[in-house]
Amino acid sequence: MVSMDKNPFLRLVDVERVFSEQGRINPAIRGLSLDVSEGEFVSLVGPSGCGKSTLLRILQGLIAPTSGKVLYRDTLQTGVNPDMGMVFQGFALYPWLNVWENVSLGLVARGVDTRTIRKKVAFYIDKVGLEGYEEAYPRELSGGMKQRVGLARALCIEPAILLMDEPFSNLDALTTLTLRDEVLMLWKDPEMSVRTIVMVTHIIEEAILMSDRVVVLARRPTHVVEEIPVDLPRPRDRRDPEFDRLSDRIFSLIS
Ligand SMILES: Nc1ncnc2c1ncn2[C@@H]1O[C@H](COP(=O)(O)OP(=O)(O)OP(=O)(O)O)[C@@H](O)[C@H]1O
Repeated sequence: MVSMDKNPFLRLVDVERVFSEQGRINPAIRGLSLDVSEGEFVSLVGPSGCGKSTLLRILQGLIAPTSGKVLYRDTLQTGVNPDMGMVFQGFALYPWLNVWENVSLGLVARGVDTRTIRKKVAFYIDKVGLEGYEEAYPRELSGGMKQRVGLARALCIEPAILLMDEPFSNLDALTTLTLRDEVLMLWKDPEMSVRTIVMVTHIIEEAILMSDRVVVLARRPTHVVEEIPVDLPRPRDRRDPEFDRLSDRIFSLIS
């Protein structure tokens, strides 16, 4: 079932995206419609290679849909949405820049003045617990610290929406647990601009632990198979019987 709000915050309408590969036309996404409300944490799960990352790129405006449309605050999105920050699976840090410089990148690109950059970079480095590491280079950091840099860089531009593409899948189990909690804390932190999060994950447990709604995507060409609200109280308990019920349901839809 696909729910449609009257005044959606973020809306995809009948989105199709086709790629041409070795002279062949291959649809990656077809007939995908989805609403995201302001303040929501939505997870996208689906089979490997179904088009989850492509969907995030379409949401951000990095690539255009072949047909269909993306609406943000009731306005047709035609280019990159400046209200969105992205966190990547592989961190996407520049190895020749230190932590401070990596975090400041988005602000520099937007032509923000040096004083404001200094203030904001210090604030967000502090928020993600990287104070003292400003001069360190990515090669000197653990995976968890690299992803903290990725988070600070995304938050620094003060977006309304945070997009995360498998943000924890390159991290060890303990770091993943810590960072998941920290992302949830940042989401609820009144000092943060981000109110809405859309996360791609292939870990069903992660989707249920973190989100308000899990959107299950079909195999390529992908579309929404089902939207599953997660009404469990927070912080979520993996041992809650409802957790297993949701997990089984999502698993059966994907496999
Ligand atoms: N720039 C491109 N050119 C051609 N094909 C592409 C391009 N980007 C993505 N595709 C194809 O579109 C499909 C969806 O890719 P995408 O990376 O969005 O899937 P995914 O669900 O994020 O994958 P994974 O689960 O492996 O992370 C794949 O078959 C991929 O080969």
